[in-house]
Amino acid sequence: MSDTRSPQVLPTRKPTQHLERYSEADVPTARGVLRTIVFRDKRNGREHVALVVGEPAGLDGVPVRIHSECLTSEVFGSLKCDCREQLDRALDFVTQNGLGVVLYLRQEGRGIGLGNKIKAYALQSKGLDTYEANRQLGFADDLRSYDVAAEMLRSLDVRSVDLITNNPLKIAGLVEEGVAVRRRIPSRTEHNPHNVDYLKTKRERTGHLIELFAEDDDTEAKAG
Ligand SMILES: Nc1nc2c(ncn2[C@@H]2O[C@H](COP(=O)(O)OP(=O)(O)OP(=O)(O)O)[C@@H](O)[C@H]2O)c(=O)[nH]1
Ligand SMILES: [Zn+2]
Repeated sequence: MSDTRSPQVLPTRKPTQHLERYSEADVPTARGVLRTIVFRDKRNGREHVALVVGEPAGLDGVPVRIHSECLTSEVFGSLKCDCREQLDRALDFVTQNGLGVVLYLRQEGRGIGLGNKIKAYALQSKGLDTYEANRQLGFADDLRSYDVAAEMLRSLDVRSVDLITNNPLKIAGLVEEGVAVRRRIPSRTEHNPHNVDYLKTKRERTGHLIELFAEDDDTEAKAG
């Protein structure tokens, strides 16, 4: 099942105010109605989305997925990563649970943007891994920040989260922004011949908590 963690509530930064809560409506989907709230970043016009199920305001331990945009897998069906499946599983989880939030952040390609991600893919086809390719293009491993996610959770009045993720750096980044993370819910997906190296690289380079093979611990339930 899920890891249990003590709540981590040690904000080290002053809360930011980059977002305008711009619009919201109920959107019907095959999984049920998603309350869809759009936040605009006043610095750059980027529109981030909160998909809300149930009434998370004032609650502790709200299941939350903070998902970074991945056009190639989510729209075009690319098999090079597992982002689409992670998004699907998270939406399954919150809708079946009747309570939860999926934050969809416009941080394509870990923040380098679509065009640069495709440049990185071209380098990967010559043998570089995802992080080496980023560095060859002059980028750090991961340009994402979690101040926006923290602001959205504050706006929704979520008191603490059960975060659906495999990425320990994401938990640390959120805690740094003042979000109370009560525990982690693993985000498990299937691997395929196209994404297995990408998943292994995440596990080796940034400590993603991913069980890939039969010899790995297989007792955790899928987050979906
Ligand atoms: N720069 C770069 N970004 C990639 C690549 N493959 C996928 N991405 C992006 O990576 C982001 C997803 O981040 P991941 O590191 O896979 O996962 P995570 O969000 O940190 O961790 P989880 O919460 O466990 O999913 C998406 O924005 C993808 O577009 C790649 O080869 N290069
Ligand atoms: Zn992806």
